[in-house]
Amino acid sequence: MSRTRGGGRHLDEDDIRVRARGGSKPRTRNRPKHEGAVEGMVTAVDRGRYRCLVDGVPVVAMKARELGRGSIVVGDRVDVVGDLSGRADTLARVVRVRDRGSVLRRTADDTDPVERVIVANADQLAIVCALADPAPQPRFVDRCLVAAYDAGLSPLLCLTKADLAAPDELVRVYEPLGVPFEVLSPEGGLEGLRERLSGRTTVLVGSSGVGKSTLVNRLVPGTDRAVGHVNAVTGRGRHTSTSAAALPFEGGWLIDTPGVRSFGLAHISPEDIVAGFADLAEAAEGCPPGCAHQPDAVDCAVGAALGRGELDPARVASLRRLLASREGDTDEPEA
Ligand SMILES: Nc1nc2c(ncn2[C@@H]2O[C@H](COP(=O)(O)OP(=O)(O)OP(=O)(O)O)[C@@H](O)[C@H]2O)c(=O)[nH]1
Ligand SMILES: [Zn+2]
Repeated sequence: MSRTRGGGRHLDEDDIRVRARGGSKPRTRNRPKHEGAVEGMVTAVDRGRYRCLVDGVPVVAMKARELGRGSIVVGDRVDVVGDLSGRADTLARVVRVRDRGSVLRRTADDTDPVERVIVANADQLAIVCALADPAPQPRFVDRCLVAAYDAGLSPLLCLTKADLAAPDELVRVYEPLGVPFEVLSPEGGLEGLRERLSGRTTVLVGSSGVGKSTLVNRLVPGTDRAVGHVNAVTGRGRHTSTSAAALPFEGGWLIDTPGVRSFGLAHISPEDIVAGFADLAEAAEGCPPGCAHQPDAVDCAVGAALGRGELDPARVASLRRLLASREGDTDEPEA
């Protein structure tokens, strides 16, 4: 199997390529030496240019040829050489990508048929969900939760627009999963949320219109995500960025993912999801191979144990919901 639970990371071709070239062994005798390389963090990627924060200085870099086709994504820790002054019209070089602690992938879609890593090294996934306007999309939240558990990120529910609707219903749905949540409104404070975000690397996701930009702008005033700081890399004027961008936030990072509406779940097996339910995993061992654990599954030991009153119905319902959320490939509802 190509993944490890607990370790919270996957290996795919991409990773292996990056790792193989990022190791300490020189690939060829001609490999340049990089004693002077300084570690930085990739904060934005745009058309082959990598914006990195190196010792507090924003530096624009290109990828050294020796790194080949391996990807560099927001959140990557990289070694950078060259002009690190951060002055306009300077271009540094990324010569090494450090091993990733976690990877979050985006699902392949019409515009890009390849499932790709979008963010590296995050440790929290903040799922922004409006309580109204647009109506909550539990299916989207469920898919985000599966992606978070799989990538080894802790989930956080940010329930926005509490001025328009009460959170009780959604809170009840996610309570059995023990997902922490913050209820947010324009008038309400952000202290609780700040506390959960500080010192961590948090990826923010949400479907269109849920108030994600509003939230980021409140947390980091002066950030105009509609303009997008990726533009600072190219200087090519306004365009709507669809890639992730990291903002320093209280000893950690906030990583916004405009345009990212779905995650790659195809590689996640039912066993992977069941493994996250310690209280149900034992019962599931009695199931036939490949059991979907849904109410109509034949000889499902989870269903049988539930029928005998041995399992918490809310937990079984949550497991079934998450398992079902893997089906289909679009996350964002049309409405
Ligand atoms: N009533 C209410 N409206 C809000 C709240 N937060 C944001 N809005 C409004 O909801 C709309 C969408 O907010 P955005 O912050 O642009 O939403 P977004 O999630 O960034 O949407 P995209 O840019 O499409 O990704 C705007 O008109 C906001 O003013 C809130 O807490 N309450
Ligand atoms: Zn079963």
